[in-house]
Amino acid sequence: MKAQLPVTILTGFLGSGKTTLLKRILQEEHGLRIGVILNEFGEISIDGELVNMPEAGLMQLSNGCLCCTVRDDFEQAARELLKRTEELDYLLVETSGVADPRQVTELFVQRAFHEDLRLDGVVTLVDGSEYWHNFQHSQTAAHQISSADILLLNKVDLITDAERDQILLDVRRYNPDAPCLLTTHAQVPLARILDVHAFQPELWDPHLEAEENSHHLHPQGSAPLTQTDEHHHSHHLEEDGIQSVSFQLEQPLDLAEFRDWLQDLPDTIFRAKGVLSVIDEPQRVIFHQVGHRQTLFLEREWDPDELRLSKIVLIGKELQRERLAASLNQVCEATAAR
Ligand SMILES: Nc1nc2c(ncn2[C@@H]2O[C@H](COP(=O)(O)OP(=O)(O)OP(=O)(O)O)[C@@H](O)[C@H]2O)c(=O)[nH]1
Repeated sequence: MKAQLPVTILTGFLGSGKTTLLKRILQEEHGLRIGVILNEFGEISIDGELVNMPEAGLMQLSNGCLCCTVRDDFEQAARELLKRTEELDYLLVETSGVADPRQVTELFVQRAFHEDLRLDGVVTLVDGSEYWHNFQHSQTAAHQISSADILLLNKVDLITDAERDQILLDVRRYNPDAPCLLTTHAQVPLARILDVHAFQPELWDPHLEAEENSHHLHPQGSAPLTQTDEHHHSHHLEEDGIQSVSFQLEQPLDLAEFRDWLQDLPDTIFRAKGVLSVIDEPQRVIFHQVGHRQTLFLEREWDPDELRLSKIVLIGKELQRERLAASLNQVCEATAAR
């Protein structure tokens, strides 16, 4: 009989460190041939560009959420990869930061390919620096924690010990049992998260889980969790009201102008990321913004035959595409006037 391919789901709210963990796993010397299904909420894939792995093992599902809007695409991608199970030892699924992992788990437990795939565990990254903020924005943040078989409280370098302890206490209200490891840049021994047989299908019951959650107290400043039901998966994006807008620009940008633009984005945008073509700079510039924290770094030189295109993805609430496009246009005009 053919052995089942183990699968680990990497989930966690927007910007919590999922791609950081994925890259670490792919770079480590473990000898495993790993296939990846990568789901991004924005219509342009940024993570796919950053992961830097052979196309053959990577399936990208952009512009939607794995647990609802691109659910069918996910099944198709999993089936495609299954045709090549002989070539793979492990499958990693990185969900979008707004996915409800219960719906993804269901795909493995109840769908036809559960004979071929074995869900090893759901690993949820929790962003220590944006913990309370994320709860304010999304009920899904709580579901991501309650669904975890293993929790990584990430970005502990950005919080005090007292803040960490408060978060740990709160996390336990949503998930009393899963081991919770403290990490910086998702540095965790892989033996703690891969092939650990953490998921227990016989204990899995999405309805029970929803009921338990409805009794939980809600954290500081957040809206109380509503009772979930069988239909919640198709509405969770609407409930949270999270949207994305993306831009692609051919004109190289002035980095200082762009940084100012990024810094001045409205508070309702809580995740921004992308690849930039910068004036007088032969290398690609990668930028991340989570909350108000910005990171920019040089990645690699543009290939001679590569189109030098800036790709910018913004995720948040009440996004005003026209206004954002107009302000970005001003960055382009300021660059041209230099
Ligand atoms: N200071 C600090 N930064 C971190 C840590 N982990 C990740 N980051 C940074 O946080 C930003 C977002 O990390 P990603 O790994 O892209 O997060 P993600 O969960 O994949 O993001 P989405 O796919 O957009 O939901 C990047 O700038 C990372 O370098 C950490 O432990 N400490």
